[in-house]
Order: sequence, then C-alpha cells, then structure tokens
Amino acid sequence: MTLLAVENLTVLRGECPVVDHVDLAVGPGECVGLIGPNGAGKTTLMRAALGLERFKGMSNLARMRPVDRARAAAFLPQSRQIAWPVDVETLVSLGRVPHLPRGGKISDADRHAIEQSILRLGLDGFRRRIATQLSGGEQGRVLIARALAQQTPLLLADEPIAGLDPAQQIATMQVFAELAREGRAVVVSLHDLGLAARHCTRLVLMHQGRVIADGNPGQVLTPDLVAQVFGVSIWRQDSPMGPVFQPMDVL
Ligand SMILES: Nc1ncnc2c1ncn2[C@@H]1O[C@H](COP(=O)(O)OP(=O)(O)OP(=O)(O)O)[C@@H](O)[C@H]1O
Repeated sequence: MTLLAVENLTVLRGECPVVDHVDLAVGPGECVGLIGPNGAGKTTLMRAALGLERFKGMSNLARMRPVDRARAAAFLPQSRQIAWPVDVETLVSLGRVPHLPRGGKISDADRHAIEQSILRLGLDGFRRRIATQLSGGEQGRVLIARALAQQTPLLLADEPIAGLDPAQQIATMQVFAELAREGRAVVVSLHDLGLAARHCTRLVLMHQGRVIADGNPGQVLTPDLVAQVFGVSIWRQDSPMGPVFQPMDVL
C-alpha cells in the first residue's frame, strides 16, 4: 500500500525548478527523514504533494477532495502560528474536525484521540493553559499533538523539532518512529542529521530540487554525499545505541 505517491513532480519559480522531477513513494511503517541544505526544496515538495503549491506531475494527495485529504494526511507546517488564545485541549481537539459529521458533536472516539495525543506529547500539565501564552517549543508540541489527533495514516511534518530542547527533540522523534512501528507513515524534514539517522527508517536527501539519495541512513549519510551536499565532514561511529552521525567541520 502506498500512502504518499509523488511522480515526476516539478515546481517552478519563474523558469527555475525548485523541485525537479521528484519521485517519492511512502508506505505504512516508514519514518522518512527528508534532509537537505537550506533551499533544497523540502518544504516546497511537501506543500506541492499536499496540493498547496502549483506543480507539474502527479501527487495522490493533491488529487483528493479536501475532506478526504484531511483524513489521509496531517500536515505540520514550518510556521508555528497559533492564531487564537484558546486552551491547549481545545486547540488539540481541532485535529478532529475532519472526522466530525456536519454540525456534529465530539464523540468518545474523538475524545480518546485528543487524550492520547495530549499524553503522547507530554502535555498533560498544559491542557488548561492558553496556547498563545506558551513558549515557542511548547507551542510546537501542541501543534504536533493537534496533528496526531487527526489520526491520519500519514503525517507530513516540516521541521517539527526545530527550536525544541534536546529531550523534546528526542521524545518527538521517538513518537514519530513509534507511529511508523504502529503501521502509519511519517515524512519529517529536519536538519539534525544525527537524529535523522537514529530515528528514521529511511532518509531522502534533496539537493537543488532533486532527490539525490534515498535509502537507509547508512546508505545516504556517506562522507562523500554529506561533503558534496552539505559541505561538511561527518564523524560516524556505531554505538550500542545505534549509529552516531555528527557533522564536524565546514569543508
Ligand atoms: N514563494 C516563493 N517565491 C520564490 N521562491 C521561493 C518561494 N518559496 C520558496 N522559494 C525558493 O524555493 C527554493 C526551495 O525552498 P524550500 O523552502 O522548499 O527549501 P527547504 O529545503 O525547505 O529549505 P529550508 O531548509 O531552508 O527550510 C529556495 O531557493 C527558495 O528560495
């Protein structure tokens, strides 16, 4: 089964392709780290796949009616704008909107999904706090919880761990890996190559709009590719807790 199917997808800015003939298929059980330097095209690829950008090519999600798409995929955009001063529980409950019958009330199943998401993101103590009054990192976790409450087979998350402290970064990546183990799929863009290597089942490396490597972390994060694409050297060691990748120096 394929949850995300993108074929030959190209996004032009004027004459310039910022996403260039990308093919990507993601299925249940995969936690895909979308990596690449600033401007590589990661955000544009996700937005186009969701039908939020004009593109050439094919995306299964962009073809769907909005209500079907909202049940098929949750999207966590890079901008973490929270517009309304509502409490955390109310904000997370908005993730259930695609599942509510027209004019319908929240059901027990909805309540369960909201509760699970709040607990999963460690937000139990925050549920009555006004979301706009939380710190940037706390707001980020609330928005992740809202996306989880949507209970979609696929989650697309654009730099969700940027600005989180180390414990929250690890905990969030563990939640994504867990979702994949439960049979859902996650596509997450991130700049921390070490966390990407540790928690993702697969890495897709973008450079100048193209996918230039796609495979398991060891296949993608080779010293040559990392030097070519990111312009840094990388230190790699296998540890009892898995492989460790650490960018070391600018080349
Ligand atoms: N609205 C826009 N108009 C013109 N160019 C744009 C627009 N949005 C993005 N771009 C350009 O498209 C390219 C890809 O941008 P994109 O945001 O997809 O990269 P990214 O890989 O997500 O980068 P980052 O890691 O910095 O978030 C960049 O060169 C960017 O300047």
